[in-house]
Amino acid sequence: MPDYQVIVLAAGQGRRMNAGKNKQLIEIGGQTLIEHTLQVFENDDWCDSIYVVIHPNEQKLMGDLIGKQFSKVKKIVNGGDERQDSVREGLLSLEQKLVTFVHDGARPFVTEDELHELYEQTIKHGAAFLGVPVTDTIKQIKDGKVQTLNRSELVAAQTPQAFTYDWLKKAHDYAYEHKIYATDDVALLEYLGHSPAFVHGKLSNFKITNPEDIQKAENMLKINRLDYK
Ligand SMILES: Nc1ccn([C@@H]2O[C@H](COP(=O)(O)OP(=O)(O)OP(=O)(O)O)[C@@H](O)[C@H]2O)c(=O)n1
Ligand SMILES: C[C@](O)(CO)[C@H](O)COP(=O)(O)O
Repeated sequence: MPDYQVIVLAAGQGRRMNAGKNKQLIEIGGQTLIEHTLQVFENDDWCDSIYVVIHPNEQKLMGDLIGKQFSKVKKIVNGGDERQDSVREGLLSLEQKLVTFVHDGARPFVTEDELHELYEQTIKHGAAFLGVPVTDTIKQIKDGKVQTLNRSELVAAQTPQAFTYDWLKKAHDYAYEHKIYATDDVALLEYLGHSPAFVHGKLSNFKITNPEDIQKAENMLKINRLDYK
């Protein structure tokens, strides 16, 4: 059977959510956000092991919450200041398995068919990411000048993003050495001249970021529980 390992990121602060705590600990439909996300990988037979990156101040809380509940959680490691630092901490803690996924703990609605397509494309192309074509017209505003970008060439990147271990490690080592920061991991591949495959994902794999996303997530859960797709 195909198998992959996943780094699940939960070390952020959730500033935009403004909930007075890490948004990973907000309850949606009776379970915390991080539990919902980990359950997806626990349920996927192709996923072999999970490495969770947490905020150093939440070691006890997270340990109690997820330490025993998920059999595939191999390690819980402390994250860093930026998302990229947290990915690096996760990366340093895992095995040199062929395929490694990186996923935001804040995206609980990724589906098994998306995960499997991502895996297949990674085997073929070395790396792959989920995303959706943008539906708004995108304007670039630079030094007061507005320019309309060609929408047919644009997609909004999501996670998981999947890599052969070797590419992910080399990309992060290069970024670390050259002090390069990016908002996702596939961006770091560009510096090595590698191009990942694009996997057309679903809008339902949105990132829970702002307060209004909580109601959206509650609604998604209700729909999933009714198995109305
Ligand atoms: N230093 C950080 C920053 C972010 N993340 C994780 O990366 C994912 C995507 O980040 P984002 O949605 O920006 O989460 P936060 O950083 O928590 O939110 P905000 O930017 O609003 O503070 C989240 O699962 C978050 O926990 C992380 O592990 N370490
Ligand atoms: C990785 C990501 O989720 C892809 O859309 C996104 O770049 C994370 O960005 P954020 O600034 O940490 O929300």
